[in-house]
Amino acid sequence: MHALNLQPKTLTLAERLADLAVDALIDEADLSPKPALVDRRGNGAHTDLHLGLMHASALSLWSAFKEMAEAAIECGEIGLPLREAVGRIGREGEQAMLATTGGVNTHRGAIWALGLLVTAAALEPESSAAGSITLRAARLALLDDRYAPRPLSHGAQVAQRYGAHGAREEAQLGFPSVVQRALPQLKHSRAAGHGEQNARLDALLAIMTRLADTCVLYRAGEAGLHTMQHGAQAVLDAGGSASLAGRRRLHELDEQLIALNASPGGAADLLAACLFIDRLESGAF
Ligand SMILES: CC(C)(COP(=O)(O)OP(=O)(O)OC[C@H]1O[C@@H](n2cnc3c(N)ncnc32)[C@H](O)[C@@H]1O)[C@@H](O)C(=O)NCCC(=O)NCCS
Ligand SMILES: Nc1ncnc2c1ncn2[C@@H]1O[C@H](COP(=O)(O)OP(=O)(O)OP(=O)(O)O)[C@@H](O)[C@H]1O
Repeated sequence: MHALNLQPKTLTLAERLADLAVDALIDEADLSPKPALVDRRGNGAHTDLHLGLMHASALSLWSAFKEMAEAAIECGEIGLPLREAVGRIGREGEQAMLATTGGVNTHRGAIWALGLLVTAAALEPESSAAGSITLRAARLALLDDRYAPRPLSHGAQVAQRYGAHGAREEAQLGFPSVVQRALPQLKHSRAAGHGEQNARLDALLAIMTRLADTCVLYRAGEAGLHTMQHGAQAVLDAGGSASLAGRRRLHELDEQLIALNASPGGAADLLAACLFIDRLESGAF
């Protein structure tokens, strides 16, 4: 008779997907040096965020991701019942996040993106190619949740002012930033022997080159967005995060974005989405 049962617990599919989503969020937060974002070095352009808060927030979302996967398994198909179940669970997850962080928005965009992807993965676990998962996630995102509140969010204000497409449209289009930019860049930089952390930084930069990040637009307008997109492209053109010239450009971009108070939070969420899909695709799950 043992006081401790050290037998590994057999996890359910929903629990494994929730583990994977939380891992992706923690890996995103820890990745350093990210321009103007919270990372191991500091708080970037944020006064109300820090790494410990990002970790606590990520862990607080585990139950919401598990419940989304369970809802997918129970519903078994894409339709309004699943969309509305996932919307309700996402809003509850957001409350759990806010209770953990004392009201600070650490992961709103990530709940949306990873929530849809966890749901999509649970619907058909054998069909884990990036294109298939993101297509199912897009079909869910296109359904209208009758119970979703329509607040004048930062994203909504920026959409009115600049006509920018934000988190909702990115999902409805099947996460083009992830499928067309981040995942190919991640694989390219890995194949070039740049090392895992540099490959992930390059994937983040690839997202930043094109994204209409509504966090940046809200905080720093079109000038901030232009600085983000061109600066990210300059790092990649200089050889990426693994090269000395690329590192210099990355450091400049970090300083420029912090001076503009322009934090690419949407790009960070999409990097987490990329890491989640990459693990699913690699079969490490
Ligand atoms: C769709 C969401 C993200 C709201 O978007 P909106 O742009 O109106 O809000 P907000 O300004 O709060 O931005 C949300 C976050 O998205 C991220 N983001 C910003 N720009 C982008 C972009 N171009 N692409 C992807 N993500 C982005 C940022 O992290 C930002 O903080 C979401 O919060 C929502 O509607 N939730 C309702 C509950 C629900 O249905 N949940 C489903 C769970 S799967
Ligand atoms: N490592 C990270 N550092 C900072 N933000 C991140 C990081 N990872 C993800 N994010 C995303 O960035 C968003 C936070 O950005 P921001 O602080 O601009 O949001 P806000 O509360 O809407 O705006 P503000 O702080 O300007 O009032 C979150 O929704 C989160 O999903």
